[in-house]
Amino acid sequence: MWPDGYPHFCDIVYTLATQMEELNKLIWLMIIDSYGLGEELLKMSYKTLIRMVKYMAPPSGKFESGLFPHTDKPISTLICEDKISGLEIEVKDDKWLRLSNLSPSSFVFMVGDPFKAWSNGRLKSGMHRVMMGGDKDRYSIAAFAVPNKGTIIKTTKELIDDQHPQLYKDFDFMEYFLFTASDLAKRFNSNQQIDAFAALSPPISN
Ligand SMILES: O=C(O)CCC(=O)C(=O)O
Ligand SMILES: [Fe+2]
Repeated sequence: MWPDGYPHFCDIVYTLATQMEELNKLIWLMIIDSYGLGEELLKMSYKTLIRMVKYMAPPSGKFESGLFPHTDKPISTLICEDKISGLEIEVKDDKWLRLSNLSPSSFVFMVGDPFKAWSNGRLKSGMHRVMMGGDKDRYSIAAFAVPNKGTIIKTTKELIDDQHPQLYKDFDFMEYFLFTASDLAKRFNSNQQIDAFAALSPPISN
């Protein structure tokens, strides 16, 4: 396991990754349960990818972008940060809420675009970004739930009814993932890409 020759570090990262995967799964179950649905509805094979990022402090007195505004493309993401805040969530058009003073044991759960489609648009995949101010570097660890090749994202039938017509067609996760990296997708804001790729027009009532 990377990095070779640092077994203690590897053990810690492996334990953290496993626990973040467990926590992510637990949150999925809580969401499914809150809709009165059974856990089999979100059974899929996926991998948890861990990304550790160091965001450099900006030049003195500057407030700079560390990560551009986006919605996440995996099913969901769990983020933890090390004391220095910077993560911001868009609460309204161009109004950003900074998540500050998170306790060291806090995790932020982000709904990704495919989860939004799975929930027939009831869960929102929020725009978020990282803005850096102050004189300290920021470290964060993100755990992304990425479905395995061949996974088809289907809207849950139980979440489709007369008041909630089906918004998205079934789609192959990997095709969507590749689409988001294409030139065509760059014409859209990150939060519009799922609609550009998979929205049914008009929505289909059951
Ligand atoms: O580092 C963070 O706090 C956010 C990371 C993030 O949003 C991402 O990698 O998609
Ligand atoms: Fe993100």
